[in-house]
Amino acid sequence: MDADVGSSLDRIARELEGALDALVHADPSALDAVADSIATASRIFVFGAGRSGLALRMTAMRLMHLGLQVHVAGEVTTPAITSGDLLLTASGSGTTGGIVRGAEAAVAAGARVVAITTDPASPLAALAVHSVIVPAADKLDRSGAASVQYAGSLFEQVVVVLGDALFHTLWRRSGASADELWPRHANLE
Ligand SMILES: O=C([C@H](O)CO)[C@H](O)[C@H](O)COP(=O)(O)O
Repeated sequence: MDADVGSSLDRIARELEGALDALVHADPSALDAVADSIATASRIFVFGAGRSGLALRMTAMRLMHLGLQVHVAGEVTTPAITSGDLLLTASGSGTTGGIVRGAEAAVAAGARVVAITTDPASPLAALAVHSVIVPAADKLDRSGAASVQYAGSLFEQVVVVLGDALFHTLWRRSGASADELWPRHANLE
């Protein structure tokens, strides 16, 4: 099954479409609340481990293109989070130690936390003002019920696309043209 790349691509595309469709129809206002939280935060910090963190780094770049102040937790230039800031986290399991501790530290500092996770009952979701619950497998789910892909792949794909949807919404709201955003793109690459 799925032993050729075309079949695998088809499978992944169908899983992703199903997960995004479910996400949109589950609670659209919750997604807009996340966009509003990003728009109104003093600064946005993103924090995720492994592939979840890589997915959030893509979103961080786009939010920077919008002109927002964005930091990636763990980078040497990342300052302290404080009141008025937003910590945008992604953790399929919602239990990854460093991310949960980071969210606890953010809350203690007076910042707000958004959690993208598969588990509404997770410790990460409990710390968040807004949780986006992704209908996907977490990395230890071997049942194949939510996804046949390896580990948390479907979750991580959704994080990338959701990040692009948040960016797209905020960009359209801003009224800025692509040409106005483009000068912020890295010129040291
Ligand atoms: O890198 C990861 C792994 O390859 C799962 O597919 C995870 O993103 C990483 O281990 C963090 O896990 P979660 O916090 O549960 O997303």
